[in-house]
Amino acid sequence: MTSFRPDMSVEEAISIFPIGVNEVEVFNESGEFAGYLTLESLFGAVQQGELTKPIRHFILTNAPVQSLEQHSISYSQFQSFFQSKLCRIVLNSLYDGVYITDGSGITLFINKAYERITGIKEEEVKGKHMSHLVEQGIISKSASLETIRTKKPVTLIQTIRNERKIIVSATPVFSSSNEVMYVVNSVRDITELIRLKHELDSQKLSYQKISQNSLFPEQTGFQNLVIGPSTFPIFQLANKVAKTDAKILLQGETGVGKSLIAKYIHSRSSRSNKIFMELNCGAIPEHLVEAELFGYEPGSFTGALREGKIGIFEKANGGTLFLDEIGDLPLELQVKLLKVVEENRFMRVGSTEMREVDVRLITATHRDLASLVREGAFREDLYYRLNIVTFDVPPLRERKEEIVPLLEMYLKEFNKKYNENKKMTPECIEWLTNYSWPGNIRELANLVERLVVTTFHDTIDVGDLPPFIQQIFPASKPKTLKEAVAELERSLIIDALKKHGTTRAAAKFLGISQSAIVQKMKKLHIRLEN
Ligand SMILES: Nc1ncnc2c1ncn2[C@@H]1O[C@H](COP(=O)(O)OP(=O)(O)OP(=O)(O)O)[C@@H](O)[C@H]1O
Repeated sequence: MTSFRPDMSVEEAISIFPIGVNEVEVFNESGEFAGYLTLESLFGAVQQGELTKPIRHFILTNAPVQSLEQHSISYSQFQSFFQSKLCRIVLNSLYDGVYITDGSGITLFINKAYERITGIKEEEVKGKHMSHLVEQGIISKSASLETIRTKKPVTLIQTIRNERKIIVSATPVFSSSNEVMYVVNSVRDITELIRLKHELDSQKLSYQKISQNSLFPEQTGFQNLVIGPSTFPIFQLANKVAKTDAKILLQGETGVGKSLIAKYIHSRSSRSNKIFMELNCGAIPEHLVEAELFGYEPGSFTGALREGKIGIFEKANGGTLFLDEIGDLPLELQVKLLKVVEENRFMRVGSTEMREVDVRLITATHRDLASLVREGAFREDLYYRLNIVTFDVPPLRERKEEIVPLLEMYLKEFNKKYNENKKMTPECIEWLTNYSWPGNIRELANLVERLVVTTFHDTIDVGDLPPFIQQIFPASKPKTLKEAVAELERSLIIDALKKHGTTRAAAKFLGISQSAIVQKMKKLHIRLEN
């Protein structure tokens, strides 16, 4: 018989868990008894996405108790209950699959969730004996037959048509004469969670490989970067052109990392010990852009400082100047910029004296400069001068492989900042991977910070995501009755605590005792200090 060791992974344990038993004994290396591993706790581990964690985290030291209820409800009473409309409505509203057989193993009913999870239709199995379904290869083994044989509840892992893996828990319903009248199987899907976990693991792996690359040695100060397969070539080229003074144009949506790439180029250039200056041409009023860029002489226009002002070109002398939103630069200033680009010379506003500067220019835009040129809104000569090297930085929705590492990186950062220990469920991560992130990495960082600060429990789940994300994935996860009730309880308790301040006052408002509210808060992970 296979032995279970505490350091074995959850996934390994699932694959060798014997049929027909609810729990196994776990022994450590020296042969000492370490505890019991139940299918229920294994399933809990799978739900938390902990497939690679050692089973020692999930073993119980005391033997699990199984209680079997016996009752005096007759066969015909059950028969009419199972055939009733009410029974169908209730069972079809559950998120978990339900499969009911009679005491001989003949299929009586399957609910909609079972059809969804397994792809098996009711007409395929209704009236058929479980052994027939096993013979036909529809299911790998039958929990119902095991239960009928042993007269005990059975939990096992079943394969459907050699593909999907599900966990089936079969519970016998006894007659007053202790015969098995029915078997009620509850069914949960694990293939999806296993697939998700593997996907996350492989994404993490490729990210680690890339981030350990020599392009990012510790001393660059860029160790908190996520570089996926589609941005790796960008950083590789940035690293190469950093050594030259070639003009660089960065194109991409807001929040994709243009400013960060500009800083990276500066940090890898011979100017790295000189200044890096940044100006967003779209963020300052048009009539002030010239003065900001080139400075002005004393009293050169109304509202100007008496002593005059140094422009950003002069401030950046010797270093790198990053001009963001260059597409917003007024046409008349484009001529002046062209002069600096071509001759490294310019005049302050109100001056006739030419000043020389030595600046490495990097520009960026979220607009399509080529089409601005065609429309006559951007000078063609300047356009060709600025984009000796062009980087098209893709939006986050086109670099999906970076989303998981970014989520992890920001979770770590904000957990540290706010002294928290939050993690995300695999399902939550999957939703966020499929979200389109119009605000790109800036939006992602902002959302993670908000979730870390505002959630009350350590595990962030899809229910914690903002409504605009939840609306995109409306039907992806119907709730079980238990989950819906817990969610409602949670929000009622939080509202009452917010309104009334203390557990005593909130309990009074909700019409329950103080100890009941404290117990519920514990169960629902609600903390008063939050
Ligand atoms: N590869 C990356 N890894 C980790 N964080 C990143 C990465 N790229 C960008 N960020 C972070 O995302 C945020 C937005 O980046 P950045 O300001 O460079 O974008 P941008 O394209 O210049 O935006 P905008 O056009 O609005 O100025 C910053 O907090 C930055 O640190």
